[in-house]
Amino acid sequence: MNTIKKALNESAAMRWGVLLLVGFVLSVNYYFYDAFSTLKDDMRTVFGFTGTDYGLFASFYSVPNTFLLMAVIGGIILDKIGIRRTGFLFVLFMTIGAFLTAYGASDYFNNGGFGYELMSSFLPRFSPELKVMLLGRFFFGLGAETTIVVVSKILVKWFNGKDLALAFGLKVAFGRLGSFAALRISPFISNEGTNLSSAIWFGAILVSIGLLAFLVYMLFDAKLDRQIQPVNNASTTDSFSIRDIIDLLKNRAYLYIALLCVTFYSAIFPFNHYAPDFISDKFGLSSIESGNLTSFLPMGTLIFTPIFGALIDRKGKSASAMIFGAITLLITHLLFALTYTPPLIPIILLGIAYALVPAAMWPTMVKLVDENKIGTAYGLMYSIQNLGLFVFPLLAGAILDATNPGNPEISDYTATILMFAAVSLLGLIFALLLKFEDKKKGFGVELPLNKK
Ligand SMILES: NCCCC[C@H](N)C(=O)NCC(=O)O
Repeated sequence: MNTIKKALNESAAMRWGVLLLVGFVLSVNYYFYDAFSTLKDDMRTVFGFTGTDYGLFASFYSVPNTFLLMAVIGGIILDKIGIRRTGFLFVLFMTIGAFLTAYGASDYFNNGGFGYELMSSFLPRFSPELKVMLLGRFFFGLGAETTIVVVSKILVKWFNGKDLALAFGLKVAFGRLGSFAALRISPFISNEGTNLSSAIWFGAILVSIGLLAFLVYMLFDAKLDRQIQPVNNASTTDSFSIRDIIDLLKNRAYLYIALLCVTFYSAIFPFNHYAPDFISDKFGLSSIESGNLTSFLPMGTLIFTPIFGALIDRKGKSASAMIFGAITLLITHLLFALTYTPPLIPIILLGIAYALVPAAMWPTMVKLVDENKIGTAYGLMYSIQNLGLFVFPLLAGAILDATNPGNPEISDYTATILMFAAVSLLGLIFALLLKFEDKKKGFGVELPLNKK
């Protein structure tokens, strides 16, 4: 009888089970990130938020990751102290942030509850509820980004060489499932703002269930470490040196992929914060109708990202996929800004771009960076990306206010969307540069991932 015990990550059932657990953590992360886009108008009526206030709220997610470099520090901490301790800490931050945000929007706080007086005593330009919600968004962003880095490292740990791109595709799909649920459930609970606070509390409770799911994952992670560490003495943790960051930034292929990442996602995530309101204003739909329409975007990517991921595992062509996705994104924004094409068509195009580029971009990292530096590499990339996620919602809100004086109910988004088209064009340039660099240096970005 064969007594040699297989490590947990050798079992396909265990790998997919783990993906399910950490995927749930991602779903709640994205739920809370996107839950506010369909509430923009409700926050305008209930709290009097302007476009700039809303943009500031959306941007605050990125403040810790950009200005305090928390995503890269989180990645370094991850490579140093490991998945379990880092993951627990940052999922906890995410949960605290979600609860703070919900507290700031609660009736209890706004009727003079704990902290209301303090929050009213400074910066009178910003309302007390906005200030607490900004604080919550700050902690949520601090936890959420590093949580995604942690999940990426978990997937590399369990799936490297075994359908890694498919696993990354499914990881993205879990995120999109959260966004889809947010776009559907959030406006439904809020009910035109009559239950705005409940809609936000609901998201916070989901995030806390994500913390429980991560605790369960930690049990499997500990068991796998006990099995593989005696064999794999090149342990997955390593000491950090600033040289790692310098080396990464000196690698042009890494730099182009990071610049594609910041431009590509800056033309999508900040756009998504405004998409339901934009579609509702341009095409005369209610917030529930435009939320439903926008939700086709995460729904489509939920299905297509894993399919594209599986293709990339087997056929490769990651750089070409990124170029094609960047072109599609540019066309989408031009259609949105300059035409009255039925919105479902640009949404489908956006879905193709939004599935293709992430399916190719994230797993490509294993071609450029060693596994023991992968947390730092993803973290640095997220910190760079968060600069865009900070700047562009703010810029979009400012352009919106400047082109629509008086905070009207119906806004003209043309200039705002053209700004997103310009950012997409930059993304296309970086995707092309990546392909040229790969051709020159032979990283093998175009090769299938399943061939080692
Ligand atoms: N928490 C939601 C925002 C996710 C941003 C994250 N840095 C990211 O880039 N995720 C990749 C993706 O395709 O969703």
